[in-house]
Amino acid sequence: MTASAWGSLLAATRIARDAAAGWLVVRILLTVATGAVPVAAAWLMKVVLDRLAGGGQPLTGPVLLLAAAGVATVLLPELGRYADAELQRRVGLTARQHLYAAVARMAGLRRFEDPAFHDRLSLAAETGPTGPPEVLSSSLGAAQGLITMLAFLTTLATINPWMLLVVAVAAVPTLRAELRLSRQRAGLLWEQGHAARREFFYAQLMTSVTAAKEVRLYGLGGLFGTRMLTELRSLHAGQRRMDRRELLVATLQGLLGAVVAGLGLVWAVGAARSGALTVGDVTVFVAAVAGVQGGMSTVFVNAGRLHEAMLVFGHYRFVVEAPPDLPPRAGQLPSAPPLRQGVEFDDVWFRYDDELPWVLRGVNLTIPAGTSLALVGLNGAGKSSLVKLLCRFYDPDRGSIRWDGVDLRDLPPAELRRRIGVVFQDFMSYDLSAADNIGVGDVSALDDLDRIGAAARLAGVDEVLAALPRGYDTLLTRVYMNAADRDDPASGVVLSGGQWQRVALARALMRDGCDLLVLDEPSAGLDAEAEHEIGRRLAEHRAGRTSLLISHRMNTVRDADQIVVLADGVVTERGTHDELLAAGGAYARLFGLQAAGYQDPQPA
Ligand SMILES: Nc1ncnc2c1ncn2[C@@H]1O[C@H](COP(=O)(O)OP(=O)(O)OP(=O)(O)O)[C@@H](O)[C@H]1O
Repeated sequence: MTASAWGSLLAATRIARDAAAGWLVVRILLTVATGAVPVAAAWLMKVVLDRLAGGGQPLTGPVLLLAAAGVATVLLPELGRYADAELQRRVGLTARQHLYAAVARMAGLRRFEDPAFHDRLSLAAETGPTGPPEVLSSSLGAAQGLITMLAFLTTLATINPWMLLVVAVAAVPTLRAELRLSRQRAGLLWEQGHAARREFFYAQLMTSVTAAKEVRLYGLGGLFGTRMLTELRSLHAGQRRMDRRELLVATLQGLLGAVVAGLGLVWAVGAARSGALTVGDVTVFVAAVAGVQGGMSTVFVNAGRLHEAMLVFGHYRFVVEAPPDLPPRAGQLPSAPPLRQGVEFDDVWFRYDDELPWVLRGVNLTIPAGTSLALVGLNGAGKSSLVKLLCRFYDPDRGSIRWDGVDLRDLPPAELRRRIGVVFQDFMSYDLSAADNIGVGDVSALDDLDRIGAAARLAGVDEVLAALPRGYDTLLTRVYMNAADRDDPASGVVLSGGQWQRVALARALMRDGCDLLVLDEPSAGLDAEAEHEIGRRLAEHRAGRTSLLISHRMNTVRDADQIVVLADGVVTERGTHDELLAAGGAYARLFGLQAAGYQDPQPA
């Protein structure tokens, strides 16, 4: 085994020790017993047969022991299976816990957006938690086979050392073939990872509610179906090749085993005839040859399983053992102070990857505490990226962002985020109740229906939610409906896009006391009336508070204390609505375009 394989085995054992030390010990004891009992049974059988043939010696003891060995042979594997299943469940639970704790510890977004890391993360999430228990289970399975094999080999050595040599020589090609097979199996698993995920992706697309509209409108079912089947066929072709190799190896292995066993039997019968072996010796010899072969095959099967489990576990370890993505700097403050002066972007440069173009190229911007700032700019100007930097999902490549003069890198991300309420442009619609969908904005107030109601009122969605069949307890999804409540309309509802937008706004407003409210396109899905009404309420709410508003709807930004235009990665204009109109720059042009769009064309 390589160093990394030992590392995986040690890591899996550590998880098992923490998760279920008692069951681990039970499983190890059962492994040893299950491996040793067939050998004990063979020797007892020899004793019984020899005493029967010889006569005179007491038989009761060996017969009773033989019967006990028979019972143990039946019971031990069953107990082993039970212990294994329990160990797998417990270790799997702890492994899952460690995996998701590690995912939650990733404070930034870079890892999630790095394709190589994300690939590993998806694999770890899909199959990773089964890695540690599987590593243990297959190692113990292999150990059990090894114990049986070694014990029978010793037996063979005592009866006929030459036979030991024959069995050992016959095992060499099998061992080599099995090792090769196991490497090929592991390689196939890795090679097919991408194809398997693409196949899963197409299959999901064709059954997803979200994609159903476009799939039908554009008639994509056939295209995606064909692509899915192509992926599946290529997966099958690889598996078929592997199965054929395995069949060939198993057949050759079986034939070789039969030849060795046959030769052994011929020799043993001859030796018994000549009086060199007793009848008992022949029995134990035949059992030993079969036992060595059986043990060897158990070792090989489990070694193959172990190889696959190690591969899966490798992805798991890669994620769980990854260093922090936003490591704390020396002298980091324990918490983020309340915002008294403001937030300052100082020559901030940022790009998503070294290979990608710069998104921000030296942004200088101040959001003074207690004021509202609106950020406008064309699509792709970098407005949402700026918000993500403000939440410290990424660190700037150059320059700094300061919270009351403290660099964000000197604040714990979770503490900083506690002080910020955000409606993201691509907000989440959770398959949860209406109350939960709003309450998750402040988990400590998840059960505070008064605060949830107040946030919903401010976001203009209270009436809609209160009128739902089960009010705020109504599920905002129909995905959980089962056969029993399929006819009950109260069990789940589907909201409109604009209603969801208001729910997301209410979620951010749950952080009523937060120091900074960020609204990224909060009115994108709202009708004109709602936009006006909610805009007015939000303006009142934001008065005297620190807020950042991003919007393409110029009428919603005009009342901000300061408006900033972002273009080509830098701030190109700043001022009040009137100042920017008077300046006649990009803002004035955008405002003019939108205003003109609402007016009838002048008759010629
Ligand atoms: N996760 C990402 N990875 C790589 N590039 C990204 C990512 N997110 C955004 N970009 C790129 O960064 C640039 C700025 O995007 P951003 O979303 O910040 O613009 P925006 O001003 O908010 O645009 P819009 O008005 O369309 O919402 C775009 O060119 C976009 O393609």
